[in-house]
Amino acid sequence: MACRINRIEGRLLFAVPKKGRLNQAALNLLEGADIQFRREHRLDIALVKNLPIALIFLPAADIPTFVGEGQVDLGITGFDQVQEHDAGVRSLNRARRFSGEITPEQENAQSTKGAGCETIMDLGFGGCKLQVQVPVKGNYNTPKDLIGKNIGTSFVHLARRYFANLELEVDSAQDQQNLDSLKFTSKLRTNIIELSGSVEAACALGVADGIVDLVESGETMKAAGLKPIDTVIDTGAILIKSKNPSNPELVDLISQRIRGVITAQKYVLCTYNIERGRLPAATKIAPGKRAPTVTSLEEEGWVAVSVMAEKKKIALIMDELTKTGATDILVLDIANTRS
Ligand SMILES: Nc1ncnc2c1ncn2[C@@H]1O[C@H](COP(=O)(O)OP(=O)(O)OP(=O)(O)O)[C@@H](O)[C@H]1O
Ligand SMILES: O=P(O)(O)OC[C@H]1O[C@H](OP(=O)(O)OP(=O)(O)O)[C@H](O)[C@@H]1O
Repeated sequence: MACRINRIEGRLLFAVPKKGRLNQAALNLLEGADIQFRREHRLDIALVKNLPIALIFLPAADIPTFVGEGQVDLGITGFDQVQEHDAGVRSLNRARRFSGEITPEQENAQSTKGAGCETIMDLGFGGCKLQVQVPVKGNYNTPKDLIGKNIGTSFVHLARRYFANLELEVDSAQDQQNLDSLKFTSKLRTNIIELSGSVEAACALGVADGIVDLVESGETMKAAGLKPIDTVIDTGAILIKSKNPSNPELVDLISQRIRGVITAQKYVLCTYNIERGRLPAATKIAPGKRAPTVTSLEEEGWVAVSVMAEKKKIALIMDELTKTGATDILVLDIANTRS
């Protein structure tokens, strides 16, 4: 890259989705991790005030490229984007090998270098599925019905790999060489059409017979008169790092902070009072992350308990604790945690 921005003032470079579905949740995570910055209007680089980090605001789809090639140290993006990028790198290198441009060894080395992101953790947001969709009112009911047809998608490499496997299954060819050549050359019978957004419109407009696109609530799919017939991958937002980050200690520190924020979002602190004899039953209901904290009350035979519990299960836990004789049950949000 002409501009080696990853050396700017010796800062760790951290890529954040600049727009779209992952943007706000990623910013909330940075705030929770006390990563303080001010982004100038229309500027895609922001220096962090309290840590030697520079944030780079990029489209989610480009983040695996920057991190994979080691230009950026850390990134937040979708698992789908990392998979699409990796499939693209492998496809390019496989095609170069088929054309005799590079040797199998060079292909291996190039693919490892380009697809070089490591996943640090799931971030607990941006959950959705990459699905094969077809018109509700139409003749296609299974993915195999789409072989040889036009498929609209922003995920061309994953779609190509998916239909290559399908074609091979249908042709019942067992030959691995044939599979490789299908996946990475133009021998695919199914026509993959690259679209950069509003993919759901492609069928209605006659551009595609089916699409491969993301589905969360299903509202967009339903509104476009489409139905899912298969899932290519399940995805969610992830934190990724390059293979050789410029400052591994800082990567660890940021990872710990982010993990703490995610845990805090996922758990609540539940406290209650209970007779000591009933404690084993109550502990079974809410065992805590490691173990409950139990302290004696001034009242003979009673104890106070505090325990971390999963937020999504808390109503049920409170019902069950009440049944075992727990009283004065309180549930408190956790601002932050560190293991
Ligand atoms: N409906 C959704 N629900 C949850 N996560 C989603 C959804 N759509 C996309 N994502 C996640 O967000 C990532 C970025 O998708 P998005 O469509 O927001 O990107 P964008 O093209 O950068 O933004 P925009 O669509 O605003 O141009 C996807 O790769 C996926 O991981
Ligand atoms: O199942 P739903 O909850 O309806 O979400 C699915 C939609 O969300 C994403 O698009 P987005 O709205 O981000 O815009 P885009 O089509 O421009 O990518 C995705 O590409 C779908 O179109």
